[in-house]
Amino acid sequence: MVETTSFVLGDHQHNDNYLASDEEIPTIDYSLLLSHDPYQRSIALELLAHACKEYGFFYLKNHTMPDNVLKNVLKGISNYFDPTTVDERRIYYENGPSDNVRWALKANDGENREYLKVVAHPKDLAPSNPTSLSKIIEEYNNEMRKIVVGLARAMSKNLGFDENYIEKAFHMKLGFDVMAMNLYPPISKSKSDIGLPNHTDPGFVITLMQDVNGGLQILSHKGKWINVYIPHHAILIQLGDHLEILTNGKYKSHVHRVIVNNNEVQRLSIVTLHGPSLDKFIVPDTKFVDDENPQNYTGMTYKECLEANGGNQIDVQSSLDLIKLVRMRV
Ligand SMILES: O=C(O)CCC(=O)C(=O)O
Ligand SMILES: [Fe+2]
Repeated sequence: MVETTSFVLGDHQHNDNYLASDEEIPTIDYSLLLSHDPYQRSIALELLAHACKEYGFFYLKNHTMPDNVLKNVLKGISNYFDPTTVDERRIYYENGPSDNVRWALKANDGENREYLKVVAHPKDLAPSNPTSLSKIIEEYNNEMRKIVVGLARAMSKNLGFDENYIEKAFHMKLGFDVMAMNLYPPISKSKSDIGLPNHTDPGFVITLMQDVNGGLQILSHKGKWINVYIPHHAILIQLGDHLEILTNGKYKSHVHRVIVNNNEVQRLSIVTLHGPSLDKFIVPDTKFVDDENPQNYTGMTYKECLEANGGNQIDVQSSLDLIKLVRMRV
């Protein structure tokens, strides 16, 4: 079983097919989005609108994630991925569909990472195992959710709605959050250059924090691969497929991947897909549909979207291609 072997000494050929440019990625100051000074706030909102429309991803600084919460989660996960206890983790490999935990160790040509995925919200779906992690994951996600709600309010205003618009459209109180904790090996222990192949992610936004930078690349609007170097303490925000659907493509999600060919040390990332509630039907808002902008996507519940590729909820694969309406040009 390829997926459950250990990372072994890499023997692949290095190649430069995965070069990306160091183009600047916008940085948004979270504290200014919430500023009581209307002038500061309006400038921050404008920068956010630009980042959402022209990029679809940005760094978020001066946010409210407490240092100790981030430290605890990085330390807890790093301990969890102890290579000497790998066998204890196999119980989460291809679990039953209702066990909201997934673990795998991928060491092959197309993917090199160890990961643990858990449902982090709503609480009644979140697993109590692994016990060593459930508390710190809960704490981290509670803090991250506050930040995500702040972003939802700012984006709602930018889209011309009242500030609760996105929270309601996605029924965020019961939002389905999946947390993926990824450990990428250094290139010396990787089977190929690829940590994680090209994909987009479902949901409203995807938040990412990490221990060190290394190998995440995003395909820009203009079709150029860009290296991601998250400033210390910042959060990478990527817009998800369901914000793209809701806005009928005004705000887009982006293909991204992880390339490990320059990584001398291992890297840990904590990625959370903040989704709508499972039963929420997501379809382009009529506000974004007119003669010039015909409806680009069909509607589906979030649950149907997550399961559309034959997986189940925790496999969280994008189904954007399946629900795009293909139009004949006349
Ligand atoms: O680890 C990273 O840098 C990206 C991971 C990712 O894209 C994902 O888990 O969906
Ligand atoms: Fe991703």
